[in-house]
Amino acid sequence: MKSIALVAHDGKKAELLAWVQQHAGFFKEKQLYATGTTGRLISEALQLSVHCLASGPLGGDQQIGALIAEQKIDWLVFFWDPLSSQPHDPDVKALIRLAVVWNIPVACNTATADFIVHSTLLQEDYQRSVPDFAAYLGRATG
Ligand SMILES: O=C(CO)COP(=O)(O)O
Repeated sequence: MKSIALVAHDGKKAELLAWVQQHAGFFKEKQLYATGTTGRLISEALQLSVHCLASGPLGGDQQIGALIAEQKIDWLVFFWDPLSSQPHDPDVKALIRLAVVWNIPVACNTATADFIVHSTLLQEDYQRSVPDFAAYLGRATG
């Protein structure tokens, strides 16, 4: 889970910022992409390096979709706003569609996003510990 795309609609930006801040340590080691305004807010508020694409309504969602199709994104965090309509709704739908087509995890709320962070940390821990365990087994069985 090295490369993560972060996107939030205006009504969800504060929630995304707070959530990224809560997991700041996790995000420091990741390659981050974001739609324009979301990315600018994250990089300014949290001093994280973010590849900022165009703003969502100006094509940013489509750019992230293209990166997914090029298999450059491992995980999409997309806090879309279920309580407001978006002028670029077809782009929003297309982005979510491509994430499903390419079978990457998509988190649309903090509950799911937390789940994926915890699962990723466990997986990374496991991958770090398995070589030691294999070496131990090799020694133990001669
Ligand atoms: O509109 C968006 C996603 O559909 C987000 O775009 P911004 O990050 O530029 O606000």
